[in-house]
Amino acid sequence: MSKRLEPSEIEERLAQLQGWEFVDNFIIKSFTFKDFKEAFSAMTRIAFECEKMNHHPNWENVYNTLVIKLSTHDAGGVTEKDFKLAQTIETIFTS
Ligand SMILES: C[C@H](O)[C@H](O)[C@H]1CNC2=NC(N)=NC(=O)C2=N1
Repeated sequence: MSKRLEPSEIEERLAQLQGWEFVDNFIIKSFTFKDFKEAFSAMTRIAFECEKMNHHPNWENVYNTLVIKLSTHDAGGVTEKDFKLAQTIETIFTS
């Protein structure tokens, strides 16, 4: 199992990612799309990657907005797996 990272390690890794922050034991980013269809389409693409990784986000979609919150439930905090998924999500948005 992945081990929970220390806040200082989390901040170090966040420096390599655009727009993610550490809040309440999650790494979080908010996205805004043109409309619901675009938001849900992005969620679908992300969902397939999550299934491959067996690692899943907490997220909230309201019409064209999506807030993604990542932590590793099994470890009770943020681990390398969350950074791997955050990186994958970034790749989806830039491809
Ligand atoms: C049984 C299954 O492998 C686990 O529950 C996986 C599934 N997806 C997961 N996703 C996240 N974010 N954290 C987990 O600890 C986790 N565990």
